[in-house]
Amino acid sequence: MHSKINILFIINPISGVGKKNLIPKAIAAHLSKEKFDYKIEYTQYPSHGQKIALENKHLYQAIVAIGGDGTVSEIGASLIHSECALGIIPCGSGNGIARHLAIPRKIKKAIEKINAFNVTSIDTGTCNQTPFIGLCGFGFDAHIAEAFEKHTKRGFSTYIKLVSKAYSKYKPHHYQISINDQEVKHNPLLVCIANSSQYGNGFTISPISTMQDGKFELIFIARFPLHAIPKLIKQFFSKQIHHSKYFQSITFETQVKVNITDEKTPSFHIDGDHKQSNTSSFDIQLLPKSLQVLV
Ligand SMILES: Nc1ncnc2c1ncn2[C@@H]1O[C@H](COP(=O)(O)OP(=O)(O)OP(=O)(O)O)[C@@H](O)[C@H]1O
Repeated sequence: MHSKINILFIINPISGVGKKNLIPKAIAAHLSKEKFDYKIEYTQYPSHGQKIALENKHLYQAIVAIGGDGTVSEIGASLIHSECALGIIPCGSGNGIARHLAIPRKIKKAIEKINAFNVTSIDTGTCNQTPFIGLCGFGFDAHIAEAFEKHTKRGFSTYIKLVSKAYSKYKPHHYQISINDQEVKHNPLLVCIANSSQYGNGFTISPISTMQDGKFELIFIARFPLHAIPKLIKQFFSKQIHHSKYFQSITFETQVKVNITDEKTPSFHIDGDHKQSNTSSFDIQLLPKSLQVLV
């Protein structure tokens, strides 16, 4: 007789806007009892998911993040270079990583994907040793991540409000960016390092990125006039932003150095979660096929 697969579910109770109290029932109803033994834990504070995953990864064949990109990122970070696979039940505000991986947003369907237990490996990256799964970035997107963190209400509408309020006041930073010591560009509105394609809700910053190609895209979005916004929004949501004159991308397989020259302690974001840095230089590394995921 085959032994059962041990699986741990970690629920972030504050992610997104949907209620999480129905999730344990949905797991009990739809997860295959023949195939799995499972346990459910809840995060109690930011980065708790990372700690729970680190302590438990040797005991489980998969750990499922139930939340948004922040939750996926924290739990995924602990599973890099381990045998334990990362699963996702998307319950966040944007769910960029889950959407990129085509994980269904209906809880029952997402659990059925887990039942199938298809494991594949994806690339991940680090920014000054902090792992990221989908995107990391500097400039306007990090600024929005910071505003989102301080805001009391989550959800997609909050992102829209914050972006419209912040754009005209935002002053782009000066950057020195190099790939293998070759300088490439300075002072765009934002600099994004893309393993996956989107921030969430279909807002696609890097249409050509896939998480299994051993490559990252370094994306620059230039500052644009207000009249360009309707067309840009259309291009972001229709995965056509790479045709915009405000878009530039460079594909790289090795390492990128980003220096922010006008701020001593700039902020950045890791999978949409704002981080404050104690240095103005950043080293981005690619970790090919470093994370097992259930897709
Ligand atoms: N119990 C908790 N109390 C407060 N914060 C928590 C708790 N558990 C986890 N967190 C933090 O909540 C943050 C937000 O979670 P997450 O990113 O999953 O949701 P979201 O921001 O609504 O969705 P998305 O990232 O997809 O837009 C995470 O960065 C995590 O560190």
